[in-house]
Amino acid sequence: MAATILDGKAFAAKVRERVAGHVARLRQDHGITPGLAVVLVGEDPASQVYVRSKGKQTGEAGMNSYEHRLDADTSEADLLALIAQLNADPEVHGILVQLPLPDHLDSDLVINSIDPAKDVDGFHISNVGLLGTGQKSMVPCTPLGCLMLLRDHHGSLSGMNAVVLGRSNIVGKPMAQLLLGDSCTVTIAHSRTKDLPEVCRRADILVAAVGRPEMVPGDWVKPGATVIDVGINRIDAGEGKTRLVGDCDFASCSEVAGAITPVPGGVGPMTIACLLANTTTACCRANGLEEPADLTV
Ligand SMILES: NC(=O)C1=CN([C@@H]2O[C@H](COP(=O)(O)OP(=O)(O)OC[C@H]3O[C@@H](n4cnc5c(N)ncnc54)[C@H](OP(=O)(O)O)[C@@H]3O)[C@@H](O)[C@H]2O)C=CC1
Ligand SMILES: Nc1nc(=O)c2c([nH]1)NC[C@@H]1CN(c3ccc(C(=O)N[C@@H](CCC(=O)O)C(=O)O)cc3)C=[N+]21
Repeated sequence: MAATILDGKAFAAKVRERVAGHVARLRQDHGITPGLAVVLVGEDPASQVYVRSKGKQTGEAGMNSYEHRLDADTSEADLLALIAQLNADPEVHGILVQLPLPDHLDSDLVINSIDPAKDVDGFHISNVGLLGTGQKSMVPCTPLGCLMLLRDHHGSLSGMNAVVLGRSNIVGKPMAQLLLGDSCTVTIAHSRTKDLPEVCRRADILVAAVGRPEMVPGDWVKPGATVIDVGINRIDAGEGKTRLVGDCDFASCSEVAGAITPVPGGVGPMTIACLLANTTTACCRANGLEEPADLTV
């Protein structure tokens, strides 16, 4: 039996429509336009794609987009000065510093210099702490997008066994927090996990965020489970071409799973939609306005 495809591209378009509605109202009723500043240091090709689609979709939602491209050898002092300027700018409601940063920059220091109220990635220690203690925060975009897809498909996730493959600060850990918040029984697996296939086979919900092309085969998937593939890996497709694949082997996993997200067209578009949603939420909070209930979880 073939799995249901969880169409992140279509779902993300709906989220962006909701965002655009709120943005139009903010402009009409309050004369405020949400603004998102993206800071890109150096020329990471994967980041370029993300930054490009983000800029386009920000404009389409009626929001202001500010791009700051800095040389790969930019000093930490110059980067911190730019962030201080964006923190102080009332037109900027969201700030995203594209990761990974070049090695000479301390990414923890840089991220923690962002005003937590403008930290639309949800990576600042203050937002991480708020999320971990179940308080209102900025929720990281990729895990937020995954949770939206899961809730839409399942309704309640209560009591389900969830396995998160990967323990990064940007995907694995916040994903596990959100699933725990929805009363899943959560296991976080990583490169030192013993008997990974067996751990994965216990999952009703399997979230793969490892960054290894097609690492998860179908026989690691419990029949009927929901597979959320966060991986974005560009691989050689021969004849000088490349293609995007996830961390799961889609062909075999979709034979066994009950539902699965494709790559591309799954989690990726949801991440960008949630970034716009978080920026709109941040804008409402900054202006003392009620924040939209349909932009978060
Ligand atoms: N769709 C989207 O919007 C986004 C997609 N991504 C994609 O998601 C993937 C993961 O990203 P990110 O979390 O930043 O990656 P990181 O490299 O920061 O983390 C990868 C995690 O996977 C674990 N891991 C690596 N190899 C193995 C293995 N062989 N077996 C078990 N665990 C392993 C690592 O374990 P350990 O900690 O032990 O080293 C680590 O915890 C990438 O493909 C990235 O491109 C990322 C962000 C957004
Ligand atoms: N501070 C920070 N925040 C991030 O959220 C962040 C980051 N840094 N660094 C890089 C990763 C990666 N990431 C992606 C988001 C969307 C797609 C996306 O939309 N992908 C499309 C395909 C795009 C294509 O065709 O290449 C899809 O999956 O359908 C991909 C990757 C966000 N990241």
